[in-house]
Amino acid sequence: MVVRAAVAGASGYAGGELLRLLLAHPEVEIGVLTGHSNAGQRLGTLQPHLLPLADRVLAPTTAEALAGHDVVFLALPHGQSAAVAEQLGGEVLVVDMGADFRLEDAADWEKFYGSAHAGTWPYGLPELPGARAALEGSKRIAVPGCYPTAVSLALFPAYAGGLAEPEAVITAASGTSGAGKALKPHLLGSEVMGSMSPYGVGGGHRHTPEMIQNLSAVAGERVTVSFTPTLAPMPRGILATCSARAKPGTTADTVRAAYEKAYADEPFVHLLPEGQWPATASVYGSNAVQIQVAHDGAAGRIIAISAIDNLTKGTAGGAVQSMNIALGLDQTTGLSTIGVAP
Ligand SMILES: NC(=O)C1=CN([C@@H]2O[C@H](COP(=O)(O)OP(=O)(O)OC[C@H]3O[C@@H](n4cnc5c(N)ncnc54)[C@H](OP(=O)(O)O)[C@@H]3O)[C@@H](O)[C@H]2O)C=CC1
Ligand SMILES: CC(=O)N[C@@H](CCC(=O)OP(=O)(O)O)C(=O)O
Repeated sequence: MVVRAAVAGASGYAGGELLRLLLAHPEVEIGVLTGHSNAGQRLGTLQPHLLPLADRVLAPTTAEALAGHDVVFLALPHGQSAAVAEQLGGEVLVVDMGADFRLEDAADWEKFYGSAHAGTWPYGLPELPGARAALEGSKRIAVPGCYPTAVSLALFPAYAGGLAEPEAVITAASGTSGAGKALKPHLLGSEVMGSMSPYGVGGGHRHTPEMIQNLSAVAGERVTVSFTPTLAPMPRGILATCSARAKPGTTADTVRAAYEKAYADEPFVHLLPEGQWPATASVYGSNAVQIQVAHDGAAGRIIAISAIDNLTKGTAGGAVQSMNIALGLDQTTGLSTIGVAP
């Protein structure tokens, strides 16, 4: 199979990571690459690590430029995907790495993103119950946000196993690439290096409704989520520490069994041996997810911790995995679970 893929937003962090993965994908031929303010530039000046594509010149992001491909990836800021996607034909597989089509509830979208809701596409987190079947053969995919990926994978087995009360408390630390490439004063090296700081505290982060959507669907009841993100002085990685009150009768053994059942056949999710804890360094540049879970009997809580690379499993790797499923390829094609150390 030769899959011709175009990438809109090739100058950004998510687009760059996607191209790194697509270069190693045996079935993909890389077609048109587009940018916005950088249209007309050589990719080599913007993504110098992508040597084989250095002489490619970015086209402007228009439906005309993106036409004629089997797959179009949209790695654009929130709210920019819908207008492009609606001009692409129904026969083209469109994979949106932005947020435009992730949420089912239009009111949630309007509250957190402040614009009209564009719609809902099959959700690109294949490990969630029911998600893989919806992706098979689909021509539209909404790639999850990076925090919801880490949090949903850490917690859904506790809800699938009926072990957790419908209230989750989450803190997650993210590397700075999660905020994209555009210049932001709070992301200057001198502000970030040697410091950790929270943001979006008190229910204000736009990924909160996405986490609620995912966990509530598994739990079969509305799960409340108190989410506190923090910025960590590292380029990549998310470490999510998630906890929920345990239902009566829950034990360390029932918790372990629920997680072993959920992840027995998932090639990207490593439920670590007991006593070993997830670390962002272990999944750097890989599509792997590390998970560990504990039952804190004294506090009556389940604690689940996950580590992902926000740019790989948290966006570009998740996009390729879901594309593979949609096209009928093995989900692991072109993706690695091998990290970079030290
Ligand atoms: N970074 C991450 O960890 C994750 C990112 N994502 C999502 O991926 C998408 C891209 O994010 P990221 O790569 O981090 O962001 P960047 O800021 O690094 O890149 C944004 C890209 O979009 C282009 N762009 C900017 N403004 C417009 C516009 N008005 N119309 C069309 N294109 C535009 C830019 O082009 P140019 O540079 O030429 O102006 C650039 O290619 C976002 O929706 C983000 O939510 C999802 C999960 C994780
Ligand atoms: C560190 C940092 O700023 N992270 C980003 C999350 C990026 C991401 O995955 O989200 P979207 O795809 O929804 O943009 C943030 O908190 O806004």
